[in-house]
Amino acid sequence: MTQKLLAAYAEKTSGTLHLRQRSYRMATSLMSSFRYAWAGVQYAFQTQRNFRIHTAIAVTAIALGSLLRLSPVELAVIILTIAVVMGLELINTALEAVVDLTVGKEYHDLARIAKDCAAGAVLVGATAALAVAAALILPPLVYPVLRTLF
Ligand SMILES: Nc1ncnc2c1ncn2[C@@H]1O[C@H](COP(=O)(O)OP(=O)(O)OP(=O)(O)O)[C@@H](O)[C@H]1O
Repeated sequence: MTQKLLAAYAEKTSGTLHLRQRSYRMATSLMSSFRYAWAGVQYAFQTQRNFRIHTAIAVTAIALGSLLRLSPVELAVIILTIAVVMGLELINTALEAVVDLTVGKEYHDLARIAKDCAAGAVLVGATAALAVAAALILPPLVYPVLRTLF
């Protein structure tokens, strides 16, 4: 089916072969797509310390949010923020792999820029996530303590 679609696409684009024809393997079903995607998440969890830290913070934030009875919208914002940060970390991991695949152990300014920018994207996302946590989780966590003290 996929091959037929690619052939149709190649025909439409005046015979130019779709670049994915060069892929070693392609997901042939929705289930296999999910399997490969899950393998990527597992790889990131097993190999990336930052991804494990994000996972631990995510579990803590969701648990705290539920315990503090945050509104559904507030919980949704927290979950969305977590998804953005973890998604960026996965993209960062993918980009590192592609850069390493391309330049190997060689030093290259463009490799440095690509890796630094990808890491920067995670940093921006994680900083925003901290701000979201501070705005939504800190007040209901701290106010009761302050009320008992003063
Ligand atoms: N081939 C390379 N050429 C030039 N600089 C490189 C190269 N590989 C890595 N670097 C530099 O070393 C830094 C660390 O590389 P690494 O592969 O650990 O990426 P990272 O994004 O910092 O990793 P992580 O996100 O897992 O902490 C990069 O941000 C980049 O500045």
